[in-house]
Amino acid sequence: MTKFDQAKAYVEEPEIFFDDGRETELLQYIYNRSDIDAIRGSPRKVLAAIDEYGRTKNYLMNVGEDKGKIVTDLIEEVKPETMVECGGYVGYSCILFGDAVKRSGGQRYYSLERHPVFGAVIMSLVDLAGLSDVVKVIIGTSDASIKRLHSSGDLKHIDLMFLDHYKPAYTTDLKLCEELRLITPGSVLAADNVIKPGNPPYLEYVRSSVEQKRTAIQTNGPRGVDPRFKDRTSKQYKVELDLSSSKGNPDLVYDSKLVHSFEPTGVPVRPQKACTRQKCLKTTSRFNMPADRQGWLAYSLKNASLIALSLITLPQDTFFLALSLIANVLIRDEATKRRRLIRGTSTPYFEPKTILVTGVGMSKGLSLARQFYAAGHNVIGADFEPCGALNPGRVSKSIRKFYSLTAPSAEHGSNRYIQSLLDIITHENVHLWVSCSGVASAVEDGAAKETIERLTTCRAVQFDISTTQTLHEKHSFIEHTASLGLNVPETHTVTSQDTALDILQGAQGTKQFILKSLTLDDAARGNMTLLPRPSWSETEEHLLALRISAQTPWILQQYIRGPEYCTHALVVRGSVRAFVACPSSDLLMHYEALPRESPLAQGMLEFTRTFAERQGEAFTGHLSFDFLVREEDVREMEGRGGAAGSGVELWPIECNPRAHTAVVLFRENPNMIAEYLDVLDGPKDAFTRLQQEKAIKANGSSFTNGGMENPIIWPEEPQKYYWSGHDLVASVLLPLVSFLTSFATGKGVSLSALLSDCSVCLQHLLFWKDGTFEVWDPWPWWWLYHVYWPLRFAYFLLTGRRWSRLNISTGKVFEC
Ligand SMILES: C[S@@+](CC[C@H](N)C(=O)[O-])C[C@H]1O[C@@H](n2cnc3c(N)ncnc32)[C@H](O)[C@@H]1O
Repeated sequence: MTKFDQAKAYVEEPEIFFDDGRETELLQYIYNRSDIDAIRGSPRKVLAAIDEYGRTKNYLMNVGEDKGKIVTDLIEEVKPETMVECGGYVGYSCILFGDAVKRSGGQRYYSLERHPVFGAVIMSLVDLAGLSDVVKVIIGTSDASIKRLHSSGDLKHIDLMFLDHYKPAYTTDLKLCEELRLITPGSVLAADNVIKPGNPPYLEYVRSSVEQKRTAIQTNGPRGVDPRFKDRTSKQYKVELDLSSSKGNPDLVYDSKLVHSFEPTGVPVRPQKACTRQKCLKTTSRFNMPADRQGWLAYSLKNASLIALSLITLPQDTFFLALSLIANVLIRDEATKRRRLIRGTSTPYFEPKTILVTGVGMSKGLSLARQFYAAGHNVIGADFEPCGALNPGRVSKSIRKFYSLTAPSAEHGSNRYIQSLLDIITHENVHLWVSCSGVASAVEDGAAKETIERLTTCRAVQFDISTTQTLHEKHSFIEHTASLGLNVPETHTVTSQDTALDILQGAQGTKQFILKSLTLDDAARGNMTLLPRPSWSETEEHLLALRISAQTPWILQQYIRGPEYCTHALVVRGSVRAFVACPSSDLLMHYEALPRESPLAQGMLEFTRTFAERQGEAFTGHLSFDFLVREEDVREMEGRGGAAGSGVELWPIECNPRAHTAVVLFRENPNMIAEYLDVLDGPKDAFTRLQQEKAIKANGSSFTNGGMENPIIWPEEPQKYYWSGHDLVASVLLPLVSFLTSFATGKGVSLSALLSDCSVCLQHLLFWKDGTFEVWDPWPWWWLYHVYWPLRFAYFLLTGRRWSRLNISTGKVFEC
């Protein structure tokens, strides 16, 4: 390294060294210079003027001439078409590098700057330097700006990226760019100030192997601000920024070089302030390693075989579709008869309402839409269509008009989503919004309810935002339930390994616990490791791998050994109007209602009623719980022949403040719709009122709700439900593949296991009901398997994105 020319040194870095007015003073300084006209249009002269201010007036945290040379050399070498810098400050690096990019034939230099005043200073100086044609200054946090530029299509690839902003964001922004495929093999990174204690997490990341990065993702490795920044850089900018939590692309490999240089103050080389440059060499999943190639091939095969399965089953499914359509012409089904009867009979009690059902692509939303249709109402359907996969709700006979919704996202927030709901409601004169959406809009639906009820006369079957938020989060739900005086398993939110160890040591020998991630990481969800482990060192090792921190908190919950049950309830003004309980099944793809008189079902209803009543009058929405029951309690109950005894101890572990797929069990119950309409305070449907009166007489288990005799609606003679596509894959295709490969590998299912799986599938086919199929409305079922899912698999096949599980009934894909 050559010697530093002291004549070029900036004044010394003071205690407070930015955001104290010096940035706008710099502008005054430059524009008040007598030689301002000679400076115009010359990047070199603008830089000289900035340097002169730094040498004679105030220190500026610019990259400076020496470190700047490293990057301009790199620009000459790489010749980037598009370069991005994170952290522009007053525009020094932006003018220096923007000019170099322009000279080397590049098209665009993006300078991302969080501070609006600094951003304005950069724009002014870039304009003065005559670089506005190449340089674009984007004001906002770097991650939000990157996402915006990417989604608008302005930024498609980054050839060279200069990181010189909020230190914790170096890694998170890099991961974001990897995930958005802006950084690919060939991209080059230059990062300022990275050696210990500069930016160890960044260095660790770019130097990690593919395996290390994959393991970190699997074990839900650190996201957000690395704890090592806690007391330093995160406070430097006087704000703690929310950072992107992208997983990155673990398959990318970097070649990393350290380059030492000088600060603009001339301070001799401080190793901790060195720059690094990284070249993204390759992506292992596509081009290099055979093992990864196999992985990629396996994923492609998985998607391709599911598309093939859809094609193979197309003729027979189309045959069933055609049969159903012919049957509809020849025989009038119950639902259509009921609708005609209701709409054709002039009665003072019946007035068709316009009902908006969101989530109609899911079996639960579709099932409710069909019930409202059969009860004579006009149904508007709406749902998301991820990656353009056309929604099965579009083709349901029950839906008068379908709307595609904009999903809430970190990028756009929830405003567009809420606005689209409002637009539908006002345009269609909707009376009642039945929110049936999934977890992707759980909390946003609470916000939408408040806005809709404030601005329109439409009422919503949806809890408000704070209730939704409290019930949606596992830890706040448990705290809230305990505060209502109801039974809960011991639960702690833990933000460090030590806290978790203390709790485990305190409970030693009396209880076991499991850890649940508080972030929605699908990879970590299924981990049911019981804690403490047989030895403390194993326990410590397990906790260490999870990297528990304030940014990645976990909940430590008492483990209850025994079967799990789920419930679905409709609650109107704090009173339970419809209720069903069923055993939980794997991936919740099989539903069978518990008999209403069973002590378990009655216990869960009692719990739900007490919970709902204690929320008060404003509590209207769908409410579902997951309960655990101890094995010994179930055995004791069975010993009593299922008869009600002293009550069953129920352990609620989760609450979903939204409709549950178990709502399909009400498919044969027209009574339930009247309970929904009660939300409107209007006259009830005469037909269903009559049904209800009959039910009051017939039903021994009516409850008093709010002083009124009101029966709770249970599924009438409920069928058992399954999803044919799921069974075909899970009970036939996968066991068959496993059986066939067992000849080659020696591992896999036996012939008897294969036959037993197939016979279960056959039983379902013959005696159970498909969750989507309805003879009078067969299109959504056909569409689900032959349009919606093939489109989704094609998307995964073409983009190379990976998924680990999917839920046929909700259309949800768990990406990994
Ligand atoms: C060291 S200065 C950049 C100096 C500049 N690269 C130069 O050499 O002329 C860091 C800048 O990053 C900005 N910054 C901090 N966090 C940011 C973020 N998350 N997104 C964008 N800019 C950020 C700060 O406001 C500050 O202006």
